[in-house]
Amino acid sequence: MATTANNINSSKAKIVHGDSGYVLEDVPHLSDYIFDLPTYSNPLQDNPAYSAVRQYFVHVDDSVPQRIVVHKSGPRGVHFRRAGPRQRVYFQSDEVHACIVTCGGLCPGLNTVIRELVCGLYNMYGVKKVLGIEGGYRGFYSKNTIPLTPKFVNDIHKRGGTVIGSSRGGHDTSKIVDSIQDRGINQVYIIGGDGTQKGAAAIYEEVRRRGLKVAVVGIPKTIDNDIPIIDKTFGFDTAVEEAQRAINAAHVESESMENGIGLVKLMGRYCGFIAMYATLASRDVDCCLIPESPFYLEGPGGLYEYIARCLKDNGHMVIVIAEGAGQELLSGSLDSNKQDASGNKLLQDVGLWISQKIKDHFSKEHKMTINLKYIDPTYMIRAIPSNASDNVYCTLLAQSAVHGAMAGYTGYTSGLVNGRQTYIPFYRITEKQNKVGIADRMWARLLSSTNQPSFLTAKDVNEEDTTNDTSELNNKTEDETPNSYSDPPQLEHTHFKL
Ligand SMILES: Nc1ncnc2c1ncn2[C@@H]1O[C@H](COP(=O)(O)OP(=O)(O)OP(=O)(O)O)[C@@H](O)[C@H]1O
Ligand SMILES: O=P(O)(O)OC[C@H]1O[C@](O)(CO)[C@@H](O)[C@@H]1O
Ligand SMILES: [Mg+2]
Repeated sequence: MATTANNINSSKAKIVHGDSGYVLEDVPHLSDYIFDLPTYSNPLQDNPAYSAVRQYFVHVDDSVPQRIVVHKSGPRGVHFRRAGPRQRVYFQSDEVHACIVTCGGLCPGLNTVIRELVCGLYNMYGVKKVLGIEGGYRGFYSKNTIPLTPKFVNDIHKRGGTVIGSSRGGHDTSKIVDSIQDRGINQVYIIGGDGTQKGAAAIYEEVRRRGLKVAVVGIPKTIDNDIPIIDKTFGFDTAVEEAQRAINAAHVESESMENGIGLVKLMGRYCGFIAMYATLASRDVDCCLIPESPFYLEGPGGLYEYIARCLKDNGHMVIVIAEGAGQELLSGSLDSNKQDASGNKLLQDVGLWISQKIKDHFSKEHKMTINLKYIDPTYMIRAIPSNASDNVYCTLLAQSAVHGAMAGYTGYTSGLVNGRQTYIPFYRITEKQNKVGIADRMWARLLSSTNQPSFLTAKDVNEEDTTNDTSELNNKTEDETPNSYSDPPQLEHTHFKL
């Protein structure tokens, strides 16, 4: 019988220091707070699909650097534990009772992740009890569960949405953990965005406080791509690809009319990744507006002046705007304090607003009739099945998540860092949102591709440099300040030579 540690309430960050400035930001393990847990040999070693693979098991010391651009004299910097199967596991196959929940907005690939979690548990580890929690967090205590088998999930990856449903709001930590305990669930797979991962961290803390042998695992999901540390979220590529169809339509419409303007609004509540990548991919876009880069309409260097120039030079133009862009310009005109059930700010429709502003300006100031076509493919880019590369990505994420839980790790998000699967502690995922760095090279590439004005003065760029920690926020670009590292709260430093 395993015994529980006295310090079950202490969920301090596990930081391990090594030579030459090496830092491992490790993830919690069930054995941190439950002592004497029995271990078992990993059933994968008898699995014909894996037994032939040399070095199939991940070495206990394998870790992945957060930053791969380094200077010769710089410290080795922060690393995360490499994901993958371990030789010893902390659950027997018939002991595992797993559940899967999806929360927040839809995203291409949700069903693929569900499918691969179920198939990974069944086929790799011989687990037979997997439950789907219906309708997001609130489903733990107010809805039915759905038994998930490989047969049930067989072709769900071909469909958009999530077969187990999702919701916003309704996170009640103690009711959720009561439900986990009552049902005898011991592996919880939670798929969702920044809000969901915060909820997962709260569940992990409560599970640990109660001393339960329950692995709590997050899988990052959001088409906005606003989750820090990881290379990108699944479904993002699919969304960018689907956005091309709307941009193409906007281009065809605008090209075919005198003074044609095609305006496309894309998702991105707080960040402009979808708009930026869709613009870079398309080449038909003349102006991309994102929340991180404030813009203005009137006067020299403003949007109206740029539109007038594009129409004069080319006769038409295409504008892509992220839904969160320019909200500060609209906020005076409408009630800006509304929130959704999760507490996310409800945005004004910047697409409709800017369409009207442009039409009014050109009819009044230039006595010109503008042919403006506003295309809003908002939900179309996220309600579709994932494309081929996202499907592969979802499979790797799900399998990594399963390997970690079986190996006894908990309190982590499974994520891709510099092309390698890793386990990242929840606090690193939830501490900030990822944003486009407008002082970074990727945004500069976009500006040089569209030739649009930056709408910025040198002073704005300097301020952005100091207020926005771009070294952290832009792990997705090559423009990183190598190995800068600031300690998270509550550190437990273990000096350790590796
Ligand atoms: N700080 C928090 N603590 C606990 N639960 C939270 C927290 N923030 C959000 N949640 C819960 O997480 C779930 C999803 O949150 P939210 O609606 O913000 O979506 P998300 O996970 O951020 O995904 P996306 O932004 O891609 O739609 C909701 O059920 C919400 O109640
Ligand atoms: O209308 P819903 O379902 O709340 O979702 C809209 C939001 O979800 C997201 O896709 C992800 O957070 C945002 O870009 C968007 O504002
Ligand atoms: Mg979110």
